[in-house]
Order: sequence, then C-alpha cells, then structure tokens
Amino acid sequence: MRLHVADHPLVDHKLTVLRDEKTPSATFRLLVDELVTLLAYEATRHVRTEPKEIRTPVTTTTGVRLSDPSPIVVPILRAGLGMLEGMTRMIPTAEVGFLGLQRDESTYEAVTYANRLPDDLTDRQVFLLDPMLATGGTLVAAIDYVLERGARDVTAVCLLATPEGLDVLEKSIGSRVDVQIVVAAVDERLNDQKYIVPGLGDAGDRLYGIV
Ligand SMILES: O=P(O)(O)OC[C@H]1O[C@H](OP(=O)(O)OP(=O)(O)O)[C@H](O)[C@@H]1O
Ligand SMILES: O=c1cc[nH]c(=O)[nH]1
Ligand SMILES: [Mg+2]
Repeated sequence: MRLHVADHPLVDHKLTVLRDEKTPSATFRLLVDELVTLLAYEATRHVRTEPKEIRTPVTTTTGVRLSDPSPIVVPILRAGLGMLEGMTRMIPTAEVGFLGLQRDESTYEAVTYANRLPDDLTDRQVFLLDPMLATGGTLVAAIDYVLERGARDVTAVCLLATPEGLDVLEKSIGSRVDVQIVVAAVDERLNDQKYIVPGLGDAGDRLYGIV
C-alpha cells in the first residue's frame, strides 16, 4: 500500500475551515470540491495515457491523451458524492460507478446497500472517493468489491484518515494488491464512537444536512 499525504498550505487552510463546526453546508460542499481538485493532482499522477499526434499552429507534435479504457471513478455514497464533481473535472473522460455503503451505528461494520458498477473491472483504473477513512471498514469493503471484479489498479482519495484505519487497510489489503491512498491529512485517532479526532464530524451530514 502506498500512502501519499498532501503537504501543502492551501490544503491545510481549506481543511481547517472544513473542520470548523461553524462552517455551513454550502461552504463545506465548496471546500470539499476544491480539496478534491488539489488531491486529484497527486491521485492521477499515474493515470494511463497514450501518444496523440496533433498539429499546432506552428508544427506537428506528439502529445498524450487519456487511454482507453477510461478510468472509472467510484464515489462511496453518501459522503463520497461530494467529491465526484471535483474528480471528474480533472478526468473528463472517466466513467462513474456508484457504491452505497453505510456504517452500522452500533457495530461500526460497513453495510452495502447499493451498487452500480461494471461486472468486469479488469484493466480499469479505479478511483474510489470517500472523505473519511475512520476504522477502515468501509474502504476495505469497497476495495474488496472492486478487486472481486478484477480491478488491480486502485487509488482511494480521502480527506481524513486515522492511523488505526490505515493499519487495518494495510493488514487486510496491503499484501494482496498495491493500492494507492491519497489523503489531505492523517489525524490523531478514533474516539469511542469511532469518529475521527480532531476530524470534522459526520461528513455526510455536514455535506447534505440530513442526519
Ligand atoms: O472507516 P469507517 O469506520 O468505515 O467509516 C468511514 C465511513 O463513514 C462515513 O460514511 P457513513 O457510514 O456515515 O455514511 P454516509 O456517507 O451516508 O453518511 C464515511 O463517509 C465513510 O464512508
Ligand atoms: O469521523 C467520522 C467517522 C466516520 N464517518 C464520518 O463521517 N466521520
Ligand atoms: Mg455519515
């Protein structure tokens, strides 16, 4: 497993506003979108390209274009939906699949309630989007899901992670496939309710306002 933690003052600034409990949903949504755009730069460093001949006003030259088959971007509902627009703006040819996973409030286990993904993900680059990597249960379930469908090139883009969650991910997934995790920050720990500390609260509720 490869972990990349963004180290950039703009990311830190936006994250601080995001964490503030006084930040309203409208601003929160905007900031999530902006943060994903910044993280996408690193997350797509190895996006597949192929050569493309073009003619400039001066000469012909060989550039690149995003390869076929196109990458597939998968927001994990609900909160991951807030990251979709920012990511597809960066990869306009990407296809979009959906995974609905919700953490059970008493067992903290991830329960799958929806999926709309191609059956065959062989040779597809997959970008999973979820702002919160807390216990790691949700991301492990999502990665297992795409691995079962043949994906081998998987990048997860998250805003916050915990050391505990990253540990779970490494133990569960790390030996099976080389997954890349791109995060804005790794926070201190989980609290007794398995919330990220200092964190930003419930990302889905803060994005969409419905508890
Ligand atoms: O690492 P974990 O301990 O599994 O927790 C992380 C998950 O919890 C949140 O989703 P939630 O279950 O609140 O669903 P929501 O996005 O619909 O609010 C978050 O968006 C992650 O998907
Ligand atoms: O802190 C947390 C943990 C899980 N899910 C969230 O939305 N926030
Ligand atoms: Mg939630």
